[in-house]
Amino acid sequence: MDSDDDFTFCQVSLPVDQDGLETKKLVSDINSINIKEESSNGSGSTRDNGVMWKDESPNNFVSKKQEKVGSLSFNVIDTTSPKQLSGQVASSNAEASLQKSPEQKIVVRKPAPRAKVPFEKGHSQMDWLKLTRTHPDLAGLKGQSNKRLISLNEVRQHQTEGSMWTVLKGRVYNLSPYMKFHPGGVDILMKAVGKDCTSLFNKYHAWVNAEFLLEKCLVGILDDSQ
Ligand code: HEM
Repeated sequence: MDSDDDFTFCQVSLPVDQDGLETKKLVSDINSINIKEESSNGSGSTRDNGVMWKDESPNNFVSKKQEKVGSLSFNVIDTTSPKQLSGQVASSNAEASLQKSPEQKIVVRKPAPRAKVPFEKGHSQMDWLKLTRTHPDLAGLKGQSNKRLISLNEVRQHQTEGSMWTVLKGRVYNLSPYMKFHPGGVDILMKAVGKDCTSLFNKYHAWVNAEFLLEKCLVGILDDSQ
């Protein structure tokens, strides 16, 4: 087979100038490459091609190169810290950025320890939902309206078995039937009995939807006129 017909090995020739000197032209192209290097470590902010680089912290190691090949120019951004370059261990870029300035420090709060109590058999949250759907009078209203205005004084008088009232977000509930279903336990829920427990409730679990959970335990609305 004639090698001219074989496309696999076809030769791409470089443009030949008038003197036939390809190599001379290549060398002059390389010479026209222009690399401008600029390290902005601690040098304040610089404006370049409409881009603002703010390097206010002395620990900011961002280095920027502007490279130009022929008529094309582009920016090369190197965010590697000198620590990493010199082989020392820097756990991550995120950690390095945490050292930047005091305002940028991330505060990590320890979550409050959970104090859930294992529920007795038949007292899971699912069991409570079933009970709220089937029990005819969880609040113990005996036919009375649950829209009645109730004073805090009256709430204080309901602290006995079967009738343990509390105030939560302006509503009065009978907590008695819910006691054994409370995931935080009976003992802690006893602190709510006979008073307004809104702040205690929010302290432990503001996210809990009590309006829904205690819907069937509603006795009335708090009369806060006094
Ligand atoms: C009055 C109505 C209340 C209802 C309907 C209620 C409901 C709940 C629910 C659904 C949970 C589980 C939360 C979860 O898994 O994220 C829970 C947990 C808990 N509740 Fe209550 N609660 C009430 C009042 C209170 C009060 C007044 C206190 C404190 C005095 C309290 C203390 C706790 C504690 C310590 C836990 C365990 C916290 C945890 O899991 O981290 N609760 N409660």
